[in-house]
Amino acid sequence: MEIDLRLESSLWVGKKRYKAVLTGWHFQWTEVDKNNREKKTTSVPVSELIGLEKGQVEILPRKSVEDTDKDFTVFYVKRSSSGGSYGLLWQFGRIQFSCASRALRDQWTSHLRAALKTHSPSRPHRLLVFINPYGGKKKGRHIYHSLVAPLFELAGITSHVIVTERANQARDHLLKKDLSGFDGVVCVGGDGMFSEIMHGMIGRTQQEAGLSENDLNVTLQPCHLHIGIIPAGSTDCVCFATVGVNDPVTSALHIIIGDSQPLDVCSAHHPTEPVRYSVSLLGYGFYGDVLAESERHRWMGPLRYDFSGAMVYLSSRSYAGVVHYLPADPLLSSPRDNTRCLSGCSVCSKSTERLFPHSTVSESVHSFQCSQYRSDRSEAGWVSVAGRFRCVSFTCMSSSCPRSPLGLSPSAHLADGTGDLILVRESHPLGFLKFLHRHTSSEDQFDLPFVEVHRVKAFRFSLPPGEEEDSLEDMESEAARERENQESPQCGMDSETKSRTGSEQQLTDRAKVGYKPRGDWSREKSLFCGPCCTEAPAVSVWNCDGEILPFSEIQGRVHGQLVHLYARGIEDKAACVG
Ligand SMILES: CCCCCCCCCCCCC/C=C/[C@@H](O)[C@H](COP(=O)(O)O)NC(=O)CCCCCCCCCCCCCCC
Ligand SMILES: Nc1ncnc2c1ncn2[C@@H]1O[C@H](COP(=O)(O)OP(=O)(O)O)[C@@H](O)[C@H]1O
Ligand SMILES: [Ca+2]
Repeated sequence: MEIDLRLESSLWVGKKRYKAVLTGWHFQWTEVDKNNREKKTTSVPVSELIGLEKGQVEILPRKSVEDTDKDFTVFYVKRSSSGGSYGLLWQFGRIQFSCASRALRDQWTSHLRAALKTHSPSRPHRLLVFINPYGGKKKGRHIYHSLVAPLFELAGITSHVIVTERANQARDHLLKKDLSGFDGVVCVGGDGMFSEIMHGMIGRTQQEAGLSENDLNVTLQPCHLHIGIIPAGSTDCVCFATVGVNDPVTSALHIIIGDSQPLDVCSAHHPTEPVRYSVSLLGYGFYGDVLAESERHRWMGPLRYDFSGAMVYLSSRSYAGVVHYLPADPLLSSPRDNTRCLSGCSVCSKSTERLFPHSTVSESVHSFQCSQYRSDRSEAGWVSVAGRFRCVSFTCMSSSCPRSPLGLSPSAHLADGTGDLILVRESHPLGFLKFLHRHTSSEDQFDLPFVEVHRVKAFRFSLPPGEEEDSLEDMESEAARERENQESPQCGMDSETKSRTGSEQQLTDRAKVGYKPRGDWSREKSLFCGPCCTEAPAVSVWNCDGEILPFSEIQGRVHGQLVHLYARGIEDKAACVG
């Protein structure tokens, strides 16, 4: 039987009288003056109530000021325009009502609680929280304990907190440990930490479904646990692009109210390496080199990317390659259609219907995606582009971040089952600078003659014919054999280099750009180690959401809506701030 949640009465806030109305979906209060004239109304969707308590309650520090039996306090989401930022900041609002009687107070609290239960059913009750204490400016622990934990407590959420002691601890935990009882996972850190958690969650889900995630042809099972991101890293692009601001309180509030934002994920495959996943950036050339260089300057914190960016820009490199891609349906959307994926995006909603046409989600996803990908596997529809590129970038979403408020691809969608492939050909250095600089403004970075962008479902990057990549093991053993035969000269880049085998050259090139697995922050030889290092390497590495991939040739495939975040996409400022 449906309970009637509607309630209306006079309430007092201090000495002012208010008309309060609970309609079921909304709770609103309007000040009424002495002449019974109604003044400004505040209306809060029930789904955006954070919590309510009997009595007069303060949080931060949390204390019950006075436990009178006619009062109750309501905490709710309050929006404010975020100044320079792109989305809306959420803060918690607090209002303390007094009732005419204790019976009326109890009626209000029970009705509001019932409305919350009915209209906000997907709120988390128990969360698993991972904090990377070394991410960004190393403030993760402080941010969580001072800003986030008190809000979780107020909302009645219990959390199990793990402060990581090593890279990949969170991933391994998610792959192996018992996760029953948790409604979601919270990541306190940057994009690298998010990536670790995403790898753990996707891996765990496939394990449980008995699927081999390394197989490019397998349709992956969407993850059922949501991920919340409390930004405490260097770029924090996944948070910025899905929430609109990098603000711990805003993110905590999205988690508390159980918001849900599906996210496309790209799997990156290499025949001899485990699959890697990316949501924000799979970048070869410029972004790969920037990442490799930046790992040596971690001590600089987030600034390391700007410093390394300038260094790599000055090295002015380009790399030969062949890119194959499978275009997405151009009738649905285009990377140059000047639209933005905003909260409630219709392109993404239509994709949800396309990806999950029936209510039994897992079955329908499986059959749809299998048939889609079978046709992808044939060469029909694939397009190829060969040349020398300054960078080849792929992103499943806009990848907006404070450095680039509109992102790598401003019109990309968070959850449409496609990604944007951006090819920047070798060009004059000033042209490339113009391209980079346009990321910081609203000028179109694709409106340049050496840049092309394609909305795709899958892509492949290969080295030019005759220069294909051997497996890394082959290269390593070959290089070791060569080393046995001759002492390696200083920095490995003397005139003899040119006569070495292609694989040895590639291995040396990787060492030069500084390939090493993420998490090993020991300092290595720099990209610019001295005057002998004048020769440009023939290959770059991939930047996979901030992790270096140790190979050049990859195949990528977008998995529509594979993970879900506690977020709702970017809110339209004009529509939300009144
Ligand atoms: C002239 C100004 C140019 C500004 C160019 C801005 C481009 C910004 C693109 C940002 C894309 C972000 C995609 C997200 C990647 C993250 O997953 C990933 C990991 O993040 P985490 O450390 O938080 O874990 N982050 C990254 O790989 C960082 C990429 C950032 C690249 C910044 C490049 C700055 C370039 C500056 C060039 C300056 C040229 C000066 C010439 C004298
Ligand atoms: N305790 C730890 N020690 C060292 N590395 C860690 C630890 N916890 C997580 N990591 C790794 O640190 C990397 C960077 O973390 P992230 O939070 O993204 O910071 P940033 O944005 O500054 O790069 C991630 O790839 C993650 O795997
Ligand atoms: Ca997408």
